[in-house]
Amino acid sequence: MATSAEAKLTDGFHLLAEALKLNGLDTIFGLPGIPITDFLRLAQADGMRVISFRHEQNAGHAAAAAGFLTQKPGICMTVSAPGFLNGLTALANATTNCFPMIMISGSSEREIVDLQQGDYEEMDQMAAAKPFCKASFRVLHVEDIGIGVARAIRAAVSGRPGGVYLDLPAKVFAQSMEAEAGRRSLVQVVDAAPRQIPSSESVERALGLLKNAKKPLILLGKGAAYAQADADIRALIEKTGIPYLPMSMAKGLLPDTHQQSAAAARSLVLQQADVVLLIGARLNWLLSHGKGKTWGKPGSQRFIQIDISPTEIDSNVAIAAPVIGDIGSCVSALLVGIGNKWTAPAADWIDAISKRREANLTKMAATLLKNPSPMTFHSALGVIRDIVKARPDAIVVNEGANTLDFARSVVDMYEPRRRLDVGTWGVMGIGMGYAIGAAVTTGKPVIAIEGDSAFGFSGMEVETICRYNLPVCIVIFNNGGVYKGTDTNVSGHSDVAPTVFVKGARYDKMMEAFGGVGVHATTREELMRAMKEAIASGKPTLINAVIDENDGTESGRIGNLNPQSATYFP
Ligand SMILES: Nc1ncnc2c1ncn2[C@@H]1O[C@H](COP(=O)(O)OP(=O)(O)O)[C@@H](O)[C@H]1O
Ligand SMILES: Cc1ncc(Cc2csc(CCOP(=O)(O)OP(=O)(O)O)c2C)c(N)n1
Repeated sequence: MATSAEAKLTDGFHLLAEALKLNGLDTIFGLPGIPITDFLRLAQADGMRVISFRHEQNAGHAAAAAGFLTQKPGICMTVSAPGFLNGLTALANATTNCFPMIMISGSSEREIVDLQQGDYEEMDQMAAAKPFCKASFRVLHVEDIGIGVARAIRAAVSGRPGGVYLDLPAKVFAQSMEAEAGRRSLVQVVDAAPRQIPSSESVERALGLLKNAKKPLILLGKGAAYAQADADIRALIEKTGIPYLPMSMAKGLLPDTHQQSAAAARSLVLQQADVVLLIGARLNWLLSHGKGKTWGKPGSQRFIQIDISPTEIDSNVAIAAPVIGDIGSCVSALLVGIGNKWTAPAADWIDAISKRREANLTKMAATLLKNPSPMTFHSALGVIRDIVKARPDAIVVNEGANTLDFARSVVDMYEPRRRLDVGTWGVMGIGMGYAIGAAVTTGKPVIAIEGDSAFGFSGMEVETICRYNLPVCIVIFNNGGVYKGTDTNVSGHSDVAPTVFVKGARYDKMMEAFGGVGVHATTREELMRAMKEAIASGKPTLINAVIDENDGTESGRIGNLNPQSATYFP
């Protein structure tokens, strides 16, 4: 431990760094400023990686991505008040997506804040954070830093993972204490995310339902990806022969080309399955709340749900067989219960799915073969599909509307935890933060598939990507606007329409401005060449892929969520 030699003292700066390192947390995603700048310098000097961003939201998204990929809480650090608020969206998004991350913010002196006497960046941050995260703590005494960090870690990863806020008033950093006492105050967390074993009754109940199903379906959510129970999940699917449907961030748990994948027959299986086993997936808006025209007739389907959160059960529809526990323990218990005797689903169910899947894949293949000029979403995504097939270890980050919806079905994934996208909240702006978090955490090539509007939310981090020379290849689907580039201002005023961007924008020049590789691609061949070079070189690259401004639809596949005016018809 770094201490003040003459007086054998330590202080809050050193204890915070030691507490993080003691718990295997060696990377900080943050943005310097009062009161954390010197801490970031000290942490770096102490051997920690400090990745410094241009906006705190992106640092927070990077920390959340690191949490999802590693099961250890990603660490985000911000300055007080405005910096804290900038990070709050990422903290809330991490909590919504069940990604473990800890946001540590410097804050103003309690005495002044509590008397509202107008401190520099005055805000009661611990209170402000509470509604948006799993837990919110504040440390007021240097000797409590160890326990504060330990509590934050356990809150972030135990049970349903999520975001945690840890508030450190400026003066706590500077408080000193005797070095040996400081060392003793540190806490190494034991078994932060304990296994939660399902009851044998719940497992038997679930197996009873599954065994008697005529048209079973397994639905894999991002919780199944996060759980890192990859082999058992694959064994459960292959041993039972049950078709499976991966949600977007569960893609790759089994290769998307797997013969039991029902992704290309999604509407058929959701409507016709009679028993649905949910593994780490919520029946929220992404699954039409488990009811309505997406699903079968009311009462015709029964659900089994594996989740670590007992209160998730019955959230939208009645769950006939809840199995509460961590996915690893639950799936292994199911496998034990299945043993070696299992009757595969009826051939007519499997055949119906295969027929629908083949028909849809054939239709898609025909679309992907087209080579129009300018490129369309599909013709450009056909290139990326081939690139990822050749580099299945690459991590795909994806945001936008059409760019998101089409990429989800066109770009196959082959390995677990290789796709990071807008997730449960559909939040734009995760792109560069997730890309940086993934590149720093894994060292793998990252391909960021970005709508041009979506990229705009975090585009300044191109400089961060160049500064750390990260292997990130950004492909911007530049169709000249939000959703499309064809909107018009009907008022007759000279202002452009609300969803239209500068025509012929050259985002590639942004990357060149910071020393990276910028490419302007107007054809599939140019896009393919640029992506291959980017992956091979590992150089920060931004490809400005020109997409037909007429291609796509407003809000992609969720246009129905837009309220319709009775009097205004765009
Ligand atoms: N290790 C785990 N064990 C069990 N359940 C988990 C685990 N990690 C996350 N979960 C659960 O997984 C679910 C993830 O659901 P969701 O985010 O809706 O996935 P998707 O959007 O992919 O369907 C959450 O309800 C969460 O409680
Ligand atoms: C923080 C936040 N603010 C706004 C929005 C609303 C929105 C949803 S999708 C989208 C961008 C669509 O344009 P893009 O060009 O990226 O997509 P594409 O159709 O593929 O060309 C916006 C602005 C969301 N979801 N989050």
